[in-house]
Amino acid sequence: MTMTIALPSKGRMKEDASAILERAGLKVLAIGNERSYRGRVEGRDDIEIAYLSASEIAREIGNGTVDFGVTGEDLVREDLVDVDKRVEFCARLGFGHADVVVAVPEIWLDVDSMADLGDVAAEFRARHGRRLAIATKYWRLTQQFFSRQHGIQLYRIVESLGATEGAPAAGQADIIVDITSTGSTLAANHLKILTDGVILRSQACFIRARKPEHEGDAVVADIVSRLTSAL
Ligand SMILES: Nc1ncnc2c1ncn2[C@@H]1O[C@H](COP(=O)(O)OP(=O)(O)OP(=O)(O)O)[C@@H](O)[C@H]1O
Ligand SMILES: O=P(O)(O)OC[C@H]1O[C@H](OP(=O)(O)OP(=O)(O)O)[C@H](O)[C@@H]1O
Repeated sequence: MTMTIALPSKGRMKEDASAILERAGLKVLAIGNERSYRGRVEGRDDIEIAYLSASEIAREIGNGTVDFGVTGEDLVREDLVDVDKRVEFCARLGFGHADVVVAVPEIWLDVDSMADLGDVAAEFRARHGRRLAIATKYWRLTQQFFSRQHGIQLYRIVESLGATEGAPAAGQADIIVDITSTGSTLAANHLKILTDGVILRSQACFIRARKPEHEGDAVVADIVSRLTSAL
């Protein structure tokens, strides 16, 4: 059967994703010009390449329109319900590292842990007349972490699509959930990560859509074994 592998068409994972396929013996070639959104693999008529953005890859794997993909674990876990039923994480690829974290203003001297934050959330309405506001684009991960893992229910999520770290200083939210790699954006915005505030340690992954027709398919087995042995 012909299998489609989705690769990032732009952004920080693009080059490393193609390089890892090449190391696995799957050399990606463009079809047409540089702006084309399809590619092929040298010597393999049974594999197609689809170029999509990192977050589209998570979604397309979720609905099964592509068979394999390279994208960040954070995007997959944020975008998909029942992720482990729908997606197999075949390999962690060793690039694209970023932590999804809970960060609060540095001046909150008494708040270092999620338990401390739970106390703040509980008192917040009485003190300020409204719920604790969290700026994030990671709705699902935030709700799972706060409500299910830490039993914190009194908060409100403020959707942030960019410059999330600036939201507390701008008065749009009290705290944030966002990704960090070097930590410099958090520091520049006078935010600190809670001691147990790492929600997910993310990196680029090679993932597969769990589909019944993949069972016993030789191309699927070949792709998975090449990728896992290339690392
Ligand atoms: N410093 C960082 N900032 C943002 N994302 C990072 C960082 N380091 C690694 N990543 C990871 O990169 C992935 C997002 O990649 P990128 O920002 O290149 O995508 P994109 O092209 O903007 O995609 P989309 O437009 O779909 O969001 C995420 O999985 C994220 O965890
Ligand atoms: O911990 P650091 O190394 O400072 O990195 C974290 C920052 O990098 C990313 O933003 P970026 O400027 O790359 O833009 P993006 O959100 O559009 O990807 C991310 O959204 C954080 O704001």
